[in-house]
Amino acid sequence: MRSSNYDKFPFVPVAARPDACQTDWPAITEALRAALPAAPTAPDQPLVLAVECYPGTDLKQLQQELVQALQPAQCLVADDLYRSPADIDAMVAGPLTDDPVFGRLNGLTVTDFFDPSKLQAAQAALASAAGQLVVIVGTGATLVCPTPAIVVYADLARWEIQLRQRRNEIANLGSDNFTEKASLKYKRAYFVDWRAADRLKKQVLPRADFLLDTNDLTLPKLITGADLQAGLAAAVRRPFRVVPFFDPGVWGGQWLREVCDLPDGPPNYAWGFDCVPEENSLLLGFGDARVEIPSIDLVFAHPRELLGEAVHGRFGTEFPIRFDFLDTMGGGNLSLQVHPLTEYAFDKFGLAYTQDESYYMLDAEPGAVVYLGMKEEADFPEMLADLQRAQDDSSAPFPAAKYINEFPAKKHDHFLIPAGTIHCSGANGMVLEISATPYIFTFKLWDWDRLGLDGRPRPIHLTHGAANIQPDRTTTWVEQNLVNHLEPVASGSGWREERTGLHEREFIETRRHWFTDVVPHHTHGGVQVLNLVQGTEAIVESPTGAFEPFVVHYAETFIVPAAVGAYTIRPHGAAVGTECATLKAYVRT
Ligand SMILES: O=P(O)(O)OC[C@H]1O[C@](O)(CO)[C@@H](O)[C@@H]1O
Repeated sequence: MRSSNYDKFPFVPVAARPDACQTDWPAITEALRAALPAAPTAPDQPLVLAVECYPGTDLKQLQQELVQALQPAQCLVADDLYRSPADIDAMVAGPLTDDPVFGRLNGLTVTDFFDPSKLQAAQAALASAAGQLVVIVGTGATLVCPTPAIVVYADLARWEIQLRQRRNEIANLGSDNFTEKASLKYKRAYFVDWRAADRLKKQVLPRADFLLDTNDLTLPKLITGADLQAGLAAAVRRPFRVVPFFDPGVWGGQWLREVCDLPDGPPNYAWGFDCVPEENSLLLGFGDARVEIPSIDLVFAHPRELLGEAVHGRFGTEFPIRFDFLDTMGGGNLSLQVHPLTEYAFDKFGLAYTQDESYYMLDAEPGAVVYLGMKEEADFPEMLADLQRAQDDSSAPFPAAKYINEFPAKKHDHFLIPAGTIHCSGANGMVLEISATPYIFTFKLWDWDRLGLDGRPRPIHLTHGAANIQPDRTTTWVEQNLVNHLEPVASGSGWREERTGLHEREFIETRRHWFTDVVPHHTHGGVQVLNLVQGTEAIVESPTGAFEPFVVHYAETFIVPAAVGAYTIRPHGAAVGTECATLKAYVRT
């Protein structure tokens, strides 16, 4: 049994006044009252406090606290000025499509949710409150009044939103679909709500006077916009970690529970997401208080310093590298699957780049395998017919062994999975996935004749799959190109560096360093993501003292912003005298 030193709540310390963070409603509303000017700038205008809310924020609670404490002449809720749920359902139907998992990325904005006549009427009514305090809350509050006296941005982490969706506490933006299946609410948020809200956030967050964190409804937190900016500026100049989250699944295992010290409740943990900045959070530390913001805020605020010029130029404000865990230790096989080719991902889903992947084996039990590519002699049309038959006839399970290679998987093996390659991790493996960021574009081909956690079969996408599987990726090609494609690169005193991937069709380069002493690293102007894949503890340092030494533990993923430049890593604590290893990923430019 391994004892855990995995930090589940990493944070970026921010140098600020000890009382920078207000941590209850009375203190929060008092800080807002104190910040309000005595009168509006123009005498014929109201004094507006706008709370721009990320979708999923508890508006009732917010409204109640603000009204009770500030006693405004009016309190408007932006969502009341939206078009009807039926109109909005019709508006999003095109981009959402009928598919249970995939939609199409689109250009909808929060403005599109408003009913123009309701909005106009509300804005006219605002004029009648000249000289008085008006509070506006909701997604689009700053569209109702574009020039408020005070702007508060109430942000919310995507994981918290997903949990609220699962508990039927929230509906999608402008919808009343509280009880719809959680997977459908997630899909709608992914393709519509979050995209629209992020477009508005990019405009509003930089000018927000305050940031309100209501991820924990019992412990709201408020910091000033200036302190938020100080926190973001601190994060982008040093190595940091985002806050991991973990989720059970039908094939999930027990390794994450032990190594990451996760609670007993769920039967297993399948996924651990510890570097998907689109969905993870960043904790900013103000004294003892921790303010949780979506880590994508850092990408939006500092794309050039974080990503570097070339990566920002190519990917815009997206963080293109994803690290996550897939735990099947004591669990089952993932679905046999394939991801879309680049052109298919663009044409069907509007993706700018596709879901290229790789599996780095953090651990494996004897007998573990990775399914990868087709067998030399396999007949493609016959395989598709068998996949279809397996769906139609439960007495004809798909004979995977007839068509698909099974490669033994050992600790530290690296399997490369360019889109179009049929694959899945088998049972009893612990995968660190090092991949391009998209991660919901999985065409399941065969789910081993089992039901999902909700007791229903998980959606299968054979037509999409058939259009993307590359049948020429057979045994020899896969062995030569995708399995442990290792190459020594460099070495020094107490360390050596190897290239482990990814395949040339994938834009990510991965390097593994084995070390017992100090390893010199450099970002060379591009963001880097690393994981300590061997050793209990290592320390990341700046040769010039530009950032505070940063300790990482086994299996922790950390991000080194492009702006960091030179840094070193060496064994630390109990790992001194032992051989450690990091796996580093960056975008080839
Ligand atoms: O579809 P399954 O069987 O849950 O597989 C695991 C999933 O995790 C991913 O690897 C993303 O992390 C997807 O590609 C895949 O859908």
